[in-house]
Amino acid sequence: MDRPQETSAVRWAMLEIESLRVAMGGRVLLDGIGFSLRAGERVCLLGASGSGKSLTAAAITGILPAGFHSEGSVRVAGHEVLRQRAPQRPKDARVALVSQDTQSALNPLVSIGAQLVEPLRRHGGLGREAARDAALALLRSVDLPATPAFLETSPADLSGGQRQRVCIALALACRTGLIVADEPTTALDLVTQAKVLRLLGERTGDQGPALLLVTHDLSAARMACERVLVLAEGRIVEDRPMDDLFATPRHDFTRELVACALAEARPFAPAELEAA
Ligand SMILES: Nc1ncnc2c1ncn2[C@@H]1O[C@H](COP(=O)(O)OP(=O)(O)OP(=O)(O)O)[C@@H](O)[C@H]1O
Repeated sequence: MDRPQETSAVRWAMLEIESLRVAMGGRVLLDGIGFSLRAGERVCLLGASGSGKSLTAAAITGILPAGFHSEGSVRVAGHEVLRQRAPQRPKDARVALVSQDTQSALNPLVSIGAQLVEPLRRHGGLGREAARDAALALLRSVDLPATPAFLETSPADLSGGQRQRVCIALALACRTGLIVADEPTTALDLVTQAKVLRLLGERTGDQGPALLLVTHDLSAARMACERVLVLAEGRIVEDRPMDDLFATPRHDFTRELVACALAEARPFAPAELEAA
């Protein structure tokens, strides 16, 4: 998407959240959430199970389930979207979602090619042949075979890691300025996780869409993001550059996470990554 001209001092905000509060049946689940993402920034939303990560992601992507009461402000590319469902949002305020459940995200009855071509035609305005060429280019960009035979493949014939790469390609095909990835690698083995996270980091950022990576795994976050928001009991308790967070974690939860991440740290050998 086109970005307004940026000055060197101030970069345009892709996502701005202020005083976000979400409640269900009188129970406040998110309170006073506020943060913003610059165009092309890669940020991780980190928190323990039940801290409110998925609800925050749902408020941003426009899929909060019925029955939740929301207040505050969520602006995407300058548009207020908090109470707008995903399909009703203005074109440049759409947010692509990559989720953990690739089986549900992809239709098993429709070939990979047809699923990629559809958003390229709808959101990119491409004709049939141009969309097919763009689909092949997207497959190449996520390290999948860019061949006519692969376009005809069914999602059921792919591994979990390959399906997640297709889902990343689909998110890129929607040409949004922001991708929210909610625990995108939880279902994958450790080596495939590392490859998919690096890919997600490489395909977003300065030359692509901004990324909000939702995870409970600090080691995973470090592979794709340069800034971390820590969520605890429905509130943001830290908002720091990744390296600062590792050097001086402030919140108790963050200190525990950093200790675990450093204890587990084991660089993947290139041969392991190639083999996955
Ligand atoms: N449909 C729902 N009805 C009632 N409460 C809900 C619902 N969905 C989430 N909650 C509550 O909201 C809080 C935050 O849930 P959320 O799913 O955002 O947490 P999370 O950080 O994503 O956790 P996890 O990592 O386990 O997915 C939790 O206390 C949860 O029980």
